[in-house]
Amino acid sequence: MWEKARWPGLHPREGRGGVRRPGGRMYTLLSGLYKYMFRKDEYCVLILGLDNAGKTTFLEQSKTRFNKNYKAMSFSKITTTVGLNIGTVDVGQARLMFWDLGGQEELQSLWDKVTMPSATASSTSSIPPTKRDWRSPSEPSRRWSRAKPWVASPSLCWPTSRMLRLACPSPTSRRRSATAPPRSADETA
Ligand SMILES: Nc1nc2c(ncn2[C@@H]2O[C@H](COP(=O)(O)OP(=O)(O)OP(=O)(O)O)[C@@H](O)[C@H]2O)c(=O)[nH]1
Ligand SMILES: [Mg+2]
Repeated sequence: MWEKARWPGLHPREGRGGVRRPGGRMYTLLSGLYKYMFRKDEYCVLILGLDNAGKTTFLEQSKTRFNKNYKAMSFSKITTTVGLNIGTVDVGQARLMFWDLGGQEELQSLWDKVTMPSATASSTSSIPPTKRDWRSPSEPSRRWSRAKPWVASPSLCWPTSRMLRLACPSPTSRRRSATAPPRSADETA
């Protein structure tokens, strides 16, 4: 009896009681096609850097520039990040999910504990800590190296102008820190 009810070529176990449901197949086909046409590739981007480096400002600028309906917030209202900020930016066919971690020294211990949903890509805007702090260069760089596996490609580094200045201070624009160790003979030469 059921032989008549089922569609030709369909295995008896397929569908409920061997009866094919053409609507279900069509739905699967169409939804697959829709996803294929309109799905965006998603990337997670981790922004790491010392405090006041400009990470949150960079995130806000990106959101303002690429998200059409995003209401830009005044940059003067951006305060130091406690914990992390998450922001999504759509660029063409890609969806970037930024994770902006607070860079204060107390928060740097969280850097290596962050687990992103999928580590397809990551970005850093960190400067070499040795340039920033003469007294304790080792600890931030150790934390940084623990977070290094996130980095998929060095081409994803976006240093801001402020970071570049901190990383490469010109002798005239930045005075030498009073706490810095005395200059060696090599440096003064
Ligand atoms: N001149 C200049 N100032 C910047 C730039 N980016 C950020 N700033 C300023 O630097 C200060 C710190 O910026 P934030 O974006 O809060 O820095 P952050 O890296 O998120 O700091 P934490 O949240 O503490 O880790 C703010 O006063 C910004 O206006 C830049 O490219 N140029
Ligand atoms: Mg911040």
